Amino acid sequence: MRRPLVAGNWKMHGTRASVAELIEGLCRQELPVGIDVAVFPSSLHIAQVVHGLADGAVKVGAQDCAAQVEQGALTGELATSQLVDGGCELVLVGHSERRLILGESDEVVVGKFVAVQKAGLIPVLCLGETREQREANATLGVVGGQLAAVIDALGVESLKRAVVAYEPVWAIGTGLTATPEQAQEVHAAIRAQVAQLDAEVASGLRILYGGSVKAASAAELFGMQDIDGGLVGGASLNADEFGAICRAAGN
Ligand SMILES: O=C(CO)COP(=O)(O)O
Repeated sequence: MRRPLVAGNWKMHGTRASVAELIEGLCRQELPVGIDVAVFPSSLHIAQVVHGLADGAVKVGAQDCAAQVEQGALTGELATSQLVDGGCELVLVGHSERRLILGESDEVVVGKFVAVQKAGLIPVLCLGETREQREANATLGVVGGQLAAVIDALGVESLKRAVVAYEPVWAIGTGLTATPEQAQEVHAAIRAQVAQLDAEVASGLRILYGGSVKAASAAELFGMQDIDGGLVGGASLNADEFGAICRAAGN
């Protein structure tokens, strides 16, 4: 049985004041037992969130990192050992906003994935196709290729201590959620790709869905066989809405 994970990606949002409010709101939520909950604040707010959520019910992660464990001369970046020191437990790797807007290649994503695991953190590997790719029926090829980049470089065992997030680019921030069936099809294909190499790794792998998840759509998505939780953007900036999404994963 896979333990669901609901994660909130706060992206480039927040001020000290709004983050303080969000922390307070999260502390008020009744979170279900039996699921993991995590939030990914901007780097600037990680310390504030780690401090504010010190009871440990909600894990804290980073949205990005350098492809390097050790500290060093790399202006503007964060070494994964610094993220450990700062109280992070997970790191997003290969989010589509970084792949598409900032030009991160599969090679860079693999380098970051390695640095995250070497530091003892858990990578959340994000995969997803654009609208054009979906319309060209290329979804499974694109997502499978992004996953294969990691498996080919690091072996399927590297997915033992990792989470995968399927986030169709056309569903991110658009209000256009994939239907549960559309998402399930891709999640099942991801799991099948892993299962071809190692059935045990595949059955234990948590695959999250991301893309306009709201409290109203969460239960149906999380009810699908291969959807093990969500990676939530906009709706995670509202503590009550995010709490409701977490509760949908606990049912
Ligand atoms: O990109 C996402 C999470 O990483 C999804 O964002 P939205 O939930 O705002 O669509």
